[in-house]
Amino acid sequence: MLTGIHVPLITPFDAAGAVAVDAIEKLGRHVLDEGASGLVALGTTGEVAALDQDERARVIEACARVCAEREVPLTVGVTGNDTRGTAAALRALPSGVSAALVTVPYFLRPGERGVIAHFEALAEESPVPLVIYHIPYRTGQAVSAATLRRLAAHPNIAGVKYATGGVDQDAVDLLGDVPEGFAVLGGDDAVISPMLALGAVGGILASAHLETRSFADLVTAWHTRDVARARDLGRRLARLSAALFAEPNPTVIKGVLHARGLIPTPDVRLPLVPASQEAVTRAASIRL
Ligand SMILES: O=C(O)C1=N[C@H](C(=O)O)C[C@H](O)C1
Repeated sequence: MLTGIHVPLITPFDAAGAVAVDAIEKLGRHVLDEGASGLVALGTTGEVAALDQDERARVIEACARVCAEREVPLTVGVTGNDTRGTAAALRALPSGVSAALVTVPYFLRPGERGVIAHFEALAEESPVPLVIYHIPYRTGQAVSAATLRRLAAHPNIAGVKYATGGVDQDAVDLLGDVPEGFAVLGGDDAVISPMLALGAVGGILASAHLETRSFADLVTAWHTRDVARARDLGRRLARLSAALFAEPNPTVIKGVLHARGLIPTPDVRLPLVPASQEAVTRAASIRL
């Protein structure tokens, strides 16, 4: 089961605008050294929509090298809103991938019966377990706790990255009775602490590029019932996440990582534009 903090790596670009493969490996090793339990390649944070097929393959290869070296899981984002194309992308995943983070079909709004049919069909074909990426403010599609429980019954559906923008009634319902072996991972950085308090087993969090150790400690604190430490850390980390998400993700995170010498440029690809200096300075100044 995926547990702990998994970092959805940003994709660094060099001064010429190309994917900086060395920087991916350096950053991957850095967050794993700081306590992350695994990496996620090609998430929203990795600007997957702005990468061509060849670049996507090189990002996966770089992350796979680091994960193999450290013997930790690599999850790869697979986004699509048609079942046939998404199944083909899953079948094409290279070796070295432990799980696929698959977005609820976006824009089309197929309804919950369609969501069930989509994931059950993909689960039958996928060479790796699926983690459902539920993010309705991006996809436009609701998914209830009942639907997630039904999908959890499939042996090739391993969990959900739950990112509904808050701790809603379905989160409380799902976490009140989590199906055996089904990993509920928080996907909204600012509310990771309450999600862990309710029983989430970890998170896929862009904010954890920074203060990775503290995010990992937050998981441990909730899981070992060290409530005083968990609350305190949770409050501080929520403040950091709010600053990192003050402008579209991952622009601020890239600005701070660049300011700390961890990536060669803070550049993002259009339609994202670089974060304002003010947002970067503010986020970089937050000390836990
Ligand atoms: O790429 C991801 O995975 C994440 N993306 C979210 C987003 O950009 O909305 C944020 C989350 O921290 C992880």
